[in-house]
Amino acid sequence: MESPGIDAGLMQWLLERVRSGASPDAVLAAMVERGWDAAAAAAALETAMREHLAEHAREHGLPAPERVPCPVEMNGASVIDAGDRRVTVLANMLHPRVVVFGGVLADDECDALVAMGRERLRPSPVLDMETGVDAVHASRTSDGMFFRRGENALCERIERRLAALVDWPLENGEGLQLLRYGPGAEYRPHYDYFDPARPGSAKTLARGGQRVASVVMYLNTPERGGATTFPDARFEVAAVKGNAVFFAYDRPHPMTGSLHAGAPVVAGEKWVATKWLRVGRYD
Ligand SMILES: O=C(O)CCC(=O)C(=O)O
Ligand SMILES: [Fe+2]
Repeated sequence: MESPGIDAGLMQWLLERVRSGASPDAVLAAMVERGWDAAAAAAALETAMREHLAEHAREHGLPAPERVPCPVEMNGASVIDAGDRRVTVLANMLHPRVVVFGGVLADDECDALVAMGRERLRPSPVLDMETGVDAVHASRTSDGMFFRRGENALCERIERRLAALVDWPLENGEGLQLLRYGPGAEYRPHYDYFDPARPGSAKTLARGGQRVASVVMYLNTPERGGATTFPDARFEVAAVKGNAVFFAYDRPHPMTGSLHAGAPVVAGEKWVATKWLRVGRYD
């Protein structure tokens, strides 16, 4: 793959440096020293990195990585301006890619989402990736419903806020999903991406492409249990009203470590709103 302005010689030079483990900053500095404009150097390096990753994926029989939202850098800001609200960063992990946010929603916004959706709840289905049919399954014992994107002023406000928070186009988001877990209910370990090799995924993939990230917002604080768990990382996020967990997966593969679950609610109930982000426009 070549981009305008990057010839084969330069690509090779960049790839050699990337493969030898030089830091992006060091490569950029070397390019600027050779007379490159900083922005053009960064663009060329990004192209080289992309080619390097695609080649690695081909060699290992893996799906090629997609761009994913990157809400915060490591050791970056502790507070993010999400447009109409300042959100705190409580934890930030690179692998699996997980960010825990504090105060994404106000208490009254959580209560309003629950009030608006509760009459429309139905047993949550699981997509059968062989047949493409949604069906109720023992692995998922919550009740749920979907708001259409922009269905009402509150959904629209939250969608706008999330788009600003994770820096991802609003149009690439699915509508908010509301879930209620009663005592003992859970969502067993699963991936949120669609398996491209299975025939039942084709229909949903045709609309917006692959999912690349999820944001699970906690609408109440369960009495006990109901954490969101990441078994590969032996990590869990406690469900606290108004907080949210973001996680990203750059390809539909377990190597992302994005296996996660809604652990059983031990006492009380648990309400969440989930936002899934697609790689492309979800219309
Ligand atoms: O309830 C949770 O903590 C996780 C929800 C989830 O995994 C999902 O909605 O896909
Ligand atoms: Fe999930």
